[in-house]
Amino acid sequence: MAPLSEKRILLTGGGGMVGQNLLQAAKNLRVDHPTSSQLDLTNTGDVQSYLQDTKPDLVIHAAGKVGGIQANMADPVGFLDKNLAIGRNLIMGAYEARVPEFLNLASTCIYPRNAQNPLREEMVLTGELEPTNEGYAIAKIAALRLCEYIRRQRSDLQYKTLIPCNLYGPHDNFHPEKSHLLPAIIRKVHDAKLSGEGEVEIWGDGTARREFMYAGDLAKVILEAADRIETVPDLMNTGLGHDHSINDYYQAVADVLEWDGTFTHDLSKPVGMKQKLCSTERADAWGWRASTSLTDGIAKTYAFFLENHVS
Ligand SMILES: NC(=O)C1=CN([C@@H]2O[C@H](COP(=O)(O)OP(=O)(O)OC[C@H]3O[C@@H](n4cnc5c(N)ncnc54)[C@H](OP(=O)(O)O)[C@@H]3O)[C@@H](O)[C@H]2O)C=CC1
Ligand SMILES: C[C@H]1O[C@H](OP(=O)(O)OP(=O)(O)OC[C@H]2O[C@@H](n3cnc4c(=O)[nH]c(N)nc43)[C@H](O)[C@@H]2O)[C@@H](O)[C@@H](O)C1=O
Repeated sequence: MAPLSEKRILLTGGGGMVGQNLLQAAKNLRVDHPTSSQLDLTNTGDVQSYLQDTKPDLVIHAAGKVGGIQANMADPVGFLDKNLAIGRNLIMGAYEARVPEFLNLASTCIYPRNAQNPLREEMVLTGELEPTNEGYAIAKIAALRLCEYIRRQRSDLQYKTLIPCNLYGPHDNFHPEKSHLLPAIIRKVHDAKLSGEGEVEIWGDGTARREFMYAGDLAKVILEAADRIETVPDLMNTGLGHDHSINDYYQAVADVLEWDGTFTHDLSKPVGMKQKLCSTERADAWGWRASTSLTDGIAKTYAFFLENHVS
């Protein structure tokens, strides 16, 4: 098998948070990363033609309609329809073009809402999904099953799925309403610090728990998985193996940004899963562990925010 440095790689979602962190880590690799205006992945014919014409050795699929709890709740039609179309077009297009290797990204929202934590890969499709992100989760489950079926039906094709926990990092979306938790906290605490505001509002009572991993760590595991894809299980969680409460995350950001105000809670806001901590058993056995501490990750993300979002 050719080394990763000799492979022609197609990266989807190269302009997004995961894609940008991956490109940063993959500087010496041969990576094509068309933007959505160059290649709209919801267009079946365009995706088929692109893959037939370019015939990459490996696809890393990091594109999708992505957003925090409120964005998902506001547009389940879009989250299901767009992600289903993108996943189907790209995976089937790669399959038909005989692309030998495919690394798909799911998300821990695919796990049943009442499953016991830590969430193990074999729990997929064993129970009801979390309603706040059901549309997105259904699209992600369809894509990962398609990869599994292809791998089983054609043993010469390596189509594998990594399941990242919640992510944050440089190139994140810091929109106050639509973003995920970590970038939302950075934006809120930064704004409070700048305006001299003494209070920041937390959605919910802050006792729900989340596992947030630095996107630079995901970039590293994606490249390791791409390098030895035949050793990667069909489904593999990529997380930290520990989580924190929402209140803890607010305090951690306040500490890094050196803001000493207080927090209030808005109980009318959506909370979603009480906990979604993934098992690291398969990743441990495979030989990978994330290395960035929460404090370092927040500091790096805030540095990016300051460089890019503040005039
Ligand atoms: N962020 C997180 O917390 C988590 C993310 N993931 C998964 O990681 C992957 C990447 O997420 P993330 O980087 O955060 O998302 P971003 O929103 O930062 O980036 C999404 C990317 O997808 C591209 N894209 C969207 N629609 C299309 C389209 N129709 N055609 C081509 N490209 C398109 C966007 O391109 P453009 O901007 O040009 O439209 C963008 O580059 C997704 O699969 C997501 O589900 C998994 C777990 C957690
Ligand atoms: C990755 C994953 O991300 C999404 O799921 P989520 O984990 O629920 O998303 P989140 O990051 O937006 O929220 C995490 C928690 O944090 C609380 N919370 C407090 N204060 C704010 C706040 O200000 N903003 C946000 N967004 N959340 C807040 C919020 O109430 C919730 O309890 C999926 O839809 C789907 O996209 C998916 O797969």
